[in-house]
Amino acid sequence: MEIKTLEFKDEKLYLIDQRKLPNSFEIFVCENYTDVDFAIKDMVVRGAPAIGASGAYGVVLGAKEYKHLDKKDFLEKMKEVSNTLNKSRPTAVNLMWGIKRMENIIEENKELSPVEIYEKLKEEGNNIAKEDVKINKAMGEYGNTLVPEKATILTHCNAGALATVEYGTALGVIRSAFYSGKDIFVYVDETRPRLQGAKLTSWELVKENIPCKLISDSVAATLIRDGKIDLIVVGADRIATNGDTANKIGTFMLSVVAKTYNIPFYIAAPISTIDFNIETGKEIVIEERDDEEVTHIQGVRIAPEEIEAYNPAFDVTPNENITAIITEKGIINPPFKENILKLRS
Ligand SMILES: CSC[C@H]1O[C@H](OP(=O)(O)O)[C@H](O)[C@@H]1O
Repeated sequence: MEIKTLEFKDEKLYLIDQRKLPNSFEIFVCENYTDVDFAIKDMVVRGAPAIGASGAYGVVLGAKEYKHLDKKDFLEKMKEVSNTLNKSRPTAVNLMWGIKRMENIIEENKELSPVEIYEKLKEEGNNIAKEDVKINKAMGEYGNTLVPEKATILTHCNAGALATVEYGTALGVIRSAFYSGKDIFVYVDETRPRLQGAKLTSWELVKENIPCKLISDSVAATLIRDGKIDLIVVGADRIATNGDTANKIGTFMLSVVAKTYNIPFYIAAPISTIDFNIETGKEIVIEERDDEEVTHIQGVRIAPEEIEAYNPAFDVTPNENITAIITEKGIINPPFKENILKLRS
């Protein structure tokens, strides 16, 4: 069962509207790059690789809109398009990585006409999407080597097919273990406040009959303490060259408990999530989102009007809490800095 999170066809970008899952399956259609900017900001589409591919297709839609201009005006407008999309969400480096790949295409083909550049950009957007699926399946296979024949796995947020073009990163490891015949069981953190675990990971796993249970975030520590969890695997939004990793808020806390009880704690992420320009997690910008995400659930107020909320969307797990980083090129073990820098192409 394939979940195609996004698809570019008929000169439009089609996105599963993840704000509506699991109660309704709806498609959000992006006709222009500002639609993509909105879709990323409002988390119609979310998850580092998925917003990387969507941002790239946003550049394609910008080129569609401006390809009638003369070259000079076209190139100027395309800079505006990249700048707008780059600012849609600050933490997941895949967004900037996807847009940079499109900027490189424009630079490499700047002698061509705007219409010809548009065609090249469409090709590159499709390359990014196709590559992502292959990357996730390769990552899943490497990650599966770390999963015992019988294992109870805990995961946080959604690092599944819905966070990528298809198949997922952390859930890609879980899928690979399940489809290879291993006897696995998954505990799914609901993941306050946006509830990606409850709404999205649960939806993915039950659709494929992967044995699982949903827990509130605060249950995880007791399960870990009581020896009920064999390993933890989560996604990532930005990895520093020393291995410090930004991921959904609550990940850091999980890593502390995992370390305390000596449970393997894995990050599953493509190489495109590594930011080779930063040395430590201290340099990662953490997105802060609206108070309403904390004070409301499904639009219903759950806290008094007088109270404000603090709503960081991510936190940073220090590399010393991470057992290994699973990538499409293999498993990165400590010393992370030495082994990550070897991957810089
Ligand atoms: C495979 S990357 C998934 C990563 O992205 C999620 O954040 P968000 O839902 O806010 O885009 C979360 O950090 C996941 O681990």
